[in-house]
Amino acid sequence: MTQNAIEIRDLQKTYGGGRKEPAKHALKGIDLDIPAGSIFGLLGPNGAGKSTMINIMAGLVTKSSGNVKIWGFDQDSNPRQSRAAIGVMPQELNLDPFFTPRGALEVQAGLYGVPKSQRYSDEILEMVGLTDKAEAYARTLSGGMRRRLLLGKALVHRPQILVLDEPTAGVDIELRQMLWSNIRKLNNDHGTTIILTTHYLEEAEEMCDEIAIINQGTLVTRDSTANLLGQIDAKTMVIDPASPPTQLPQAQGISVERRSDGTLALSYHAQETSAEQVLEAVHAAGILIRDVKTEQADLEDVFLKLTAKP
Ligand SMILES: Nc1ncnc2c1ncn2[C@@H]1O[C@H](COP(=O)(O)OP(=O)(O)OP(=O)(O)O)[C@@H](O)[C@H]1O
Repeated sequence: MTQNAIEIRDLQKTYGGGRKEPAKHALKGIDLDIPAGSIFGLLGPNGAGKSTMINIMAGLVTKSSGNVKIWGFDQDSNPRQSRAAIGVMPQELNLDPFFTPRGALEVQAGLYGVPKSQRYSDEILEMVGLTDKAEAYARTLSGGMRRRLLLGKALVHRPQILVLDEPTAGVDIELRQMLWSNIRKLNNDHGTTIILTTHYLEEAEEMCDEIAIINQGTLVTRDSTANLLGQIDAKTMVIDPASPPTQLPQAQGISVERRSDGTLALSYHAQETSAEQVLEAVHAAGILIRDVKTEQADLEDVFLKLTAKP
């Protein structure tokens, strides 16, 4: 097994531009390693270049320059092996309406040159919960079922790397949970490296070991989810006072907000102010504390900080 599932060096992409449209420099020299066996999140605002990047990895878009290795295979010198190592679940529900789920999986396996004896369509159907729809026409499937079939199609050649472009955009909670448990299982049981783009920061926070944030075609940061969250030292302590306070706590470095539920939210920076100092300010204001909790920064704060326009 290679150490990195993906190795990208100085990756650039410029879309041609037509007579009316100017050329678009969508990727401006990206360097990125994605460790084998990880669940890796690719985040960024709309138009950041996420789809361009994963489509290049998948061999669906041609890069302008740079170097991409998939599972140790250079895309230029080993196009066949690098393509065989990766499976993609696209964003659009582009299914042939006249194929049944089983038919679609078989055709896809054929396209990847998987011999009949090595196909495992029944197992895939079972995994994505489509066994009882195996013979139904794709046009009769619900949106959720189509999405699950797309996941199944990405798996026919048993890729070491699975790429998911916005896998849970617009799906209901039940389907989202099913997709996530499928994805976790692939990662746990088969060691499949998972790369996903998502707009749901909560989802990235929960699922991803590591995260890269790209903005305007440039890599802004790449770190473990825990380290990224640690970067933000803004903290909030929420005090539930035993009785309505007559005066508010006052101290340097602490800002206080009265919330509609009667609690007081005290915001501070952990590097400058300690929790002890915040509590002292509360006591100094004569407030008796009935309950206290702290609120941590979430990925959204990190994301906004890193992609904020200068
Ligand atoms: N085929 C294309 N021709 C011209 N420009 C394109 C093409 N595809 C993408 N772009 C442009 O390249 C930039 C990056 O687009 P891309 O789709 O990779 O972003 P994204 O981060 O995936 O965004 P989203 O979250 O909206 O899908 C955008 O400015 C987009 O308009």
